[in-house]
Amino acid sequence: MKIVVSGGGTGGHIYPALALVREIKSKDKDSSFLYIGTEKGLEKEIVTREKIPFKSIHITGFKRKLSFDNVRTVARFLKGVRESKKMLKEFQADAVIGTGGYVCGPVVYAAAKLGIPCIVHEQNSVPGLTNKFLSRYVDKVAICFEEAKQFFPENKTVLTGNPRASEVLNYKGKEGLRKLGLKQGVATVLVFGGSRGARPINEAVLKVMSELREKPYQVLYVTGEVHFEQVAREIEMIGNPENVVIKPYVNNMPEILSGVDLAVTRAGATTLAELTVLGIPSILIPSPYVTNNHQEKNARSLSDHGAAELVLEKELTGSKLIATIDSVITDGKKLDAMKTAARAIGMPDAADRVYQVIKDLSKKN
Ligand SMILES: CC(=O)N[C@H]1[C@@H](OP(=O)(O)OP(=O)(O)OC[C@H]2O[C@@H](n3ccc(=O)[nH]c3=O)[C@H](O)[C@@H]2O)O[C@H](CO)[C@@H](O)[C@@H]1O
Repeated sequence: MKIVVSGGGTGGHIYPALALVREIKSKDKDSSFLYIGTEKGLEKEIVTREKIPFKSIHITGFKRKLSFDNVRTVARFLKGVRESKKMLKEFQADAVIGTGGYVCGPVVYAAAKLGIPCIVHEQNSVPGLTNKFLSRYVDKVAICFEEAKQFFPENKTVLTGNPRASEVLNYKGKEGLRKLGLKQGVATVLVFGGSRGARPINEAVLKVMSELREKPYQVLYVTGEVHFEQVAREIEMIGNPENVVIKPYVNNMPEILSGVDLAVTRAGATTLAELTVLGIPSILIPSPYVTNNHQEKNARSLSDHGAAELVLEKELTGSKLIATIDSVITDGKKLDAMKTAARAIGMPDAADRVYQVIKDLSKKN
């Protein structure tokens, strides 16, 4: 099968696409791939590192308010559709998969217009504009939360889960943590603000950095690439506690997650798929700056079942953060109950489920 994958902007749309590529490769040795993204998103670097052929189009998102920029965006969309059609024809794509972000708009739309079987994968409980628009044209919509069903045509929607969940299950043990300089046999808290980092989380962590020194656990603190320099400057003044390892970004997150006891993070849907399938308890601080506040809805689907503690950004302070971490990590019973609750939500066979949807579609054509 010749498959075109498109999705981008942030890690939450890219990693599910890559996990799916790996799943298809493992089941269909003759499969080949083309990834269509943008030059600006995180996808160019991440996808090229994986040695998957990458081509780009230029596209921006629609503004929700009336704006002249939207006229430009329509023009870019139409140009993107023309470019995508050319790429899809040249590559002779058998199927096209969009995993979210502006870029998959023109690519998946072009596929539908050319009559190439196509699907979109929606990671969130509340979909973004692009996937809602595309759902009218695609053959199938793969979703990860039951709650997302109501936003899409009923006859096209299939609950599959997030392929990245299946992928992280391939990793075991604490070797990833050891490679980053963390100790064996000590409880580990991973703190990160999604794929791009989050300033409010960084500010809260910096406020309690000195207090962390006294704690019986160690912390892997991932700042986000763009925030790293600023954090490093502040750490120079505060001092870096021995039990805190600070990194701008980690490229081997699955290897890291397998050794983590508690995660403190935003509530991006791909992160949540990883945490639940691995049974990792979490403290979730949803980003309030996303479409329809979807991260809070994502987060509540875990906290309502006892798999996570929810801290709203407006309530976030250094002392609230450290008190919440302590209340979970030092209470073995609570930790175990959260693990079990998280695992019950996880969808380990998601990658295979999405693969089956694609296979069935390409058989019909
Ligand atoms: C601001 C914004 O619009 N965020 C959206 C974006 O978030 P974002 O890109 O942050 O998405 P997620 O939190 O869902 O996923 C982040 C991914 O990056 C990985 N990772 C993260 C940090 C790191 O150092 N290394 C690393 O590999 C994580 O393991 C995970 O696989 O896409 C998600 C999935 O559609 C949405 O739910 C989020 O609302």
